[in-house]
Amino acid sequence: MSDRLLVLVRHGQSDWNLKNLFTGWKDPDLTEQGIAEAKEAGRKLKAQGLTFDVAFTSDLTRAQHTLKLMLAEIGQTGLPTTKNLALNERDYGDLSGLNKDDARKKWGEDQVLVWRRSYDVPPPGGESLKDTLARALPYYVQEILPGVLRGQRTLVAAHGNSLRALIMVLEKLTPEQILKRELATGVPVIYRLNADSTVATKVDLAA
Ligand SMILES: O=C(O)[C@H](O)COP(=O)(O)O
Repeated sequence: MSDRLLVLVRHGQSDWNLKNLFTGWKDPDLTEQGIAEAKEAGRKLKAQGLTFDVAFTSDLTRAQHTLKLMLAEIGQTGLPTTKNLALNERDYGDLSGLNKDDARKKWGEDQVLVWRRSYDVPPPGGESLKDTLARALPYYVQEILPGVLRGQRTLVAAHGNSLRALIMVLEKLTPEQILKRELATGVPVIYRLNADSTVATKVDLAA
């Protein structure tokens, strides 16, 4: 039986995560802590005995750097890797570069939570999770999933909200459920899929 392995990892802490700034399509690199988180993610995958046939990442440095560091830990630096902006973070529009606490003071906790975690309310000038899903899901279905179903062990390094969008579909979450779903930096989530592309098993390597 083929191993329909799909591992999703949010990038390690970025410079703007540390500064508590909305990032979106801006392109800060990892902090020292983010580098350590990415290496730790690679070590955890290695400890699980996992190796990969292909990798996917976004068009943004923090995800690419995370992938590179994980692959070095696993001993697979030459792994075929595809980069595509379909996996980029949600575009935070006019919020990009603003401090998240300042935004809460200006617009209120509830409004900022709706912009950050709701399914279909976009931040000003940016993408809702629904918009992010509308570009990430076709990419997943056309470029990532067929390989997974053929038994290509697949590693994806991307972003909090592009991965939340995919997780919403994989785990069949409702808009109410996705509101509460957080994704920690540098924590691999290991899925094994059934032949019909539904999730057979999920293991979250947190802690
Ligand atoms: O783009 C960002 O600011 C972060 O990567 C994700 O931010 P969030 O947790 O506020 O959605």
